[in-house]
Amino acid sequence: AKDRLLNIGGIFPIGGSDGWQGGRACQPSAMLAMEDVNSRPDLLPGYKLNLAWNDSLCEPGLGAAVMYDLLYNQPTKLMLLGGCSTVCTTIGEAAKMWNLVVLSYGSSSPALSDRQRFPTFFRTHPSATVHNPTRIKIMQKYNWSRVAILQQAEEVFISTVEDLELRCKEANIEIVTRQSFLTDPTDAVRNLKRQDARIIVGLFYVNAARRVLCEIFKNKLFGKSYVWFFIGEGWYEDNWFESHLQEENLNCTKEEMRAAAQYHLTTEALMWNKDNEKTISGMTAGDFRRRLNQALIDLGYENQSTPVGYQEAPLAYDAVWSVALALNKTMETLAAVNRSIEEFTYTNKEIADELYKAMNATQFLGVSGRVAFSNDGDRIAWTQVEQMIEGRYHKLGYFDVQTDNLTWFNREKWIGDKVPQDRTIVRRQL
Ligand SMILES: CC1(C)CO[C@@H](CC(=O)O)CN1
Repeated sequence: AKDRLLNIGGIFPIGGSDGWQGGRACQPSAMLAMEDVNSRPDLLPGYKLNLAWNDSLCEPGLGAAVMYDLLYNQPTKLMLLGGCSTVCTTIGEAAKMWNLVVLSYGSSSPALSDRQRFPTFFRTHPSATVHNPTRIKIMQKYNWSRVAILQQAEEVFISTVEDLELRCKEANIEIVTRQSFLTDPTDAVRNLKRQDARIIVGLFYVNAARRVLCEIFKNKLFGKSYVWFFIGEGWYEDNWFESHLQEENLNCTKEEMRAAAQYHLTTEALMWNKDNEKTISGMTAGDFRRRLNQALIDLGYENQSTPVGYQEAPLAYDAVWSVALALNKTMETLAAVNRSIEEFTYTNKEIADELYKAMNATQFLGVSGRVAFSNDGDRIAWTQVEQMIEGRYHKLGYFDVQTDNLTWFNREKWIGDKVPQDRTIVRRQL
């Protein structure tokens, strides 16, 4: 019987409106995984996994308070689940004082890939830098070796661009200009035109993206001589480019926005595995989607509206499985030397090291795809490339950075069927 408890703590961003309230779908998703791992006789024999959690509102201060509350109250927690980047930056740094592994299902900030600051941090949510090898791969596919960057001045995009610049240098791709803006992209976009930028990587949140798109239209920085890389749908909602135009005082019409958006490319991390492949829980991603939808309806979400965090729900489900598998592995390792996981305390470095090693070695097929961590604790994930064609995104292909393999469907469209060039071609008169 599973009559003894193994306790973990959880911090979910649910309330409030700042940042990402992804706990709304991720907390119910984590509970589905708790149910599933606890119904497996072969996992954590004799023990039941128990999750004590609270709401961080995606605020680092409150997230820290929730963490202290979890750690200063019995029972001892073996690991912590975290959400937003801002909260994980705080708890990820503090966790080492308690020798605790922190596993995040919802943080994209590249800053978290720093083992000096976050020695025990892991995440099933890929870093925003996961897009960069894909962007380079596409540039090489079309022989673009002269590109530009336009970014919003936010920490997540600043550190993503630093990684992109490194990779461009390694790939001999010249960055002709890097423009950034706080909220108004007018000058930055005008500078791109002045520098004759043709292939531009754009990094900004969705409301800034609408302002950029309108400036692109006004500066005629679209059409047969330009290609824009935007961030994919995990960050932007459907038809993001045609909505909120009035309320955000955009002086471009829907038609103008759609014209400027025509044929832009997007990259995004895959968070849902292929629908029909059986995963470690026995479910396919399709089965998981149906169970999650039902769980959300039981919680009062009417069935067409999906709460924030729905896209990332597989990451939370797989995070709980990662914890269960790591604890299971640690119990086996400790049993071999006549130790027990129940001896774990916040000052017991020896058992903490076993927990870290077990998490570091975790590998399985989850509903979010293959789960494995890099030495920095980063999620290794596939990415997908899409193109906006007549107002709808079309899948162009997938990229697996581990095997450097680009699966391409040859569906891309260009004006006049001619791939835009990265510079003006001067034809010498012979
Ligand atoms: C793809 C996105 C929306 C990026 O931000 C993550 C939240 C965060 O990094 O704080 C959640 N997933």
